[in-house]
Amino acid sequence: MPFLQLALDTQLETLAAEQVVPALLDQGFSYVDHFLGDIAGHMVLGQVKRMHCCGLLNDGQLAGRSSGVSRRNIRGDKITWVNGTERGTEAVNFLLTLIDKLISLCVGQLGKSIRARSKAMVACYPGNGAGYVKHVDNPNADGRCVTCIYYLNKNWNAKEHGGLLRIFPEGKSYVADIEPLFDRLLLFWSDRRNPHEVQPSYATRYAITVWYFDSEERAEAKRKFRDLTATSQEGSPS
Ligand SMILES: Cc1cc(NC(=O)CCC(=O)O)nc(C)c1Br
Ligand SMILES: [Fe+3]
Repeated sequence: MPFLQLALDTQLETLAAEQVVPALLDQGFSYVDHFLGDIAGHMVLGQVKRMHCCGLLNDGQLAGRSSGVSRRNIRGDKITWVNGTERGTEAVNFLLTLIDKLISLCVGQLGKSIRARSKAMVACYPGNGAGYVKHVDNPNADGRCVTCIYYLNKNWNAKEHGGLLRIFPEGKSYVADIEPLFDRLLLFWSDRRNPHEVQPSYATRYAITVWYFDSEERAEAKRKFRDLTATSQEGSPS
């Protein structure tokens, strides 16, 4: 195996074993700074900025009716979904392969079987005071096990720009305020252990999110969904 590849794998192994796994097991979340390094980090930022100014980022969907309430107060991000094979997303693909490797190095020690993930969601908060209200990513066992967010914001200053991700770890007496700093990777359990919110952002705030599925929970969720749609079809007049 080429030397650089070996060095990279060893570094990720150490990161998984010494930092990410212990923090996930102990606090339920973990963040890694300088995940890609400056050069690769800037390449990802450049590709995300290009998506933004080419108008590829659209208003985040709102679950249920957003009758009357200004969407900015609930969810003000603009998003697009990429799988990393699209033209102009090569650097995003590199990021995803590294996160995939990191997760695969963690699963053994986490006692989880994670074999799949979502596409990558590229999000931008435009800096108009928009945020994201407090919520749980996976409140009803839809299969999502770990949320991974890669932040891309140079010289972010929360006092001036807001935009903190505030996690309210279940059953803990403290909250965790995470600054969305450039080249920072945040991982946390997607379920009710980690309600979180994005505080109002007053500067453009970019992030890339992927969700990793727990195989058993995902299979169970799909089975339930199949039954649900089957019964609903039975109900409707043939
Ligand atoms: C689409 C979607 C996005 C998010 N994003 C955040 O929580 C913001 C995290 C951050 O940018 O720091 N969460 C859910 C449950 C859904 Br669904
Ligand atoms: Fe979320």
